[in-house]
Amino acid sequence: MSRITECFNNLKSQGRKALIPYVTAGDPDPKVTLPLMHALVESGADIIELGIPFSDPMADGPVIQLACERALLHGTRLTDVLDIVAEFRQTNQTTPVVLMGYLNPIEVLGYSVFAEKAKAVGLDGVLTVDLPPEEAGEFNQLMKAADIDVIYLLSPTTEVERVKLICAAGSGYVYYVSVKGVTGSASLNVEEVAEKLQMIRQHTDMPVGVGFGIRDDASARAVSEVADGVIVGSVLVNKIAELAGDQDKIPDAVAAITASMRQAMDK
Ligand SMILES: O=P(O)(O)OC[C@@H](O)[C@@H](O)c1c[nH]c2ccccc12
Repeated sequence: MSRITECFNNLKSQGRKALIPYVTAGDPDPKVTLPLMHALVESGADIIELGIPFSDPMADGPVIQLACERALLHGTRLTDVLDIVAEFRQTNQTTPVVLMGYLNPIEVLGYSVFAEKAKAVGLDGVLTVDLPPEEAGEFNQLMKAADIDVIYLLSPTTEVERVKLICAAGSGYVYYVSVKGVTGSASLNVEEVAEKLQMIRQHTDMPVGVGFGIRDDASARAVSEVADGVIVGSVLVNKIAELAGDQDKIPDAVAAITASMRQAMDK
């Protein structure tokens, strides 16, 4: 069983939901990412989504665009991100790590080299925003052979037929994008999300994570009541930006936000 599936199963047996923070690897400096990942786990994160910095992140709003720019300024590349995962695994063998990003850097490295390295460092999942399942045959096969889950996005506009296709192609969990638009969007409507999740659950037994627009304890809690996982990105990345000139403070300050969300979700 994959580390991701095991994580969701464990949570389910405790009646709890997954808290899944997103941070961009290498933001604002590669040295910060590892301590930040550990601090997130200590604060109650169940899975870590680690962004691969990319020059043209078209699904991202300004907050994560700037995070990519900061990370790229230090030359953080996909192989560096994989090295960070390897380092994380030296002391943490239980928390799943999902790489999150765009296909280009993976294509440049080569699918099979990526699959091999990803397995070697102990990566658990990968989500590529711009690889639709229709075109993911070879990629999926290589990831499957490497025991790495391929996570797909569903959005408010995804039609039932595509929901079926996407759920059949993915593994680990599916990521429901709560609002139309880019990351860091305005607040989400939990009732609409709940309705959509009901439809999605008719087509899959996989856990469903919800992201986009979760920005405080109240929204984290509300989403945790209807979803299996709560994905939080821009509010954390915003805090990283604020403290870019005082990097030692980043892990604790970001973990304080997730700790508070965790408490709200577990109440
Ligand atoms: O930033 P938000 O609104 O909290 O949403 C999470 C999101 O940032 C994270 O999952 C993510 C970062 N980059 C992405 C690109 C596409 C989809 C999702 C993402």
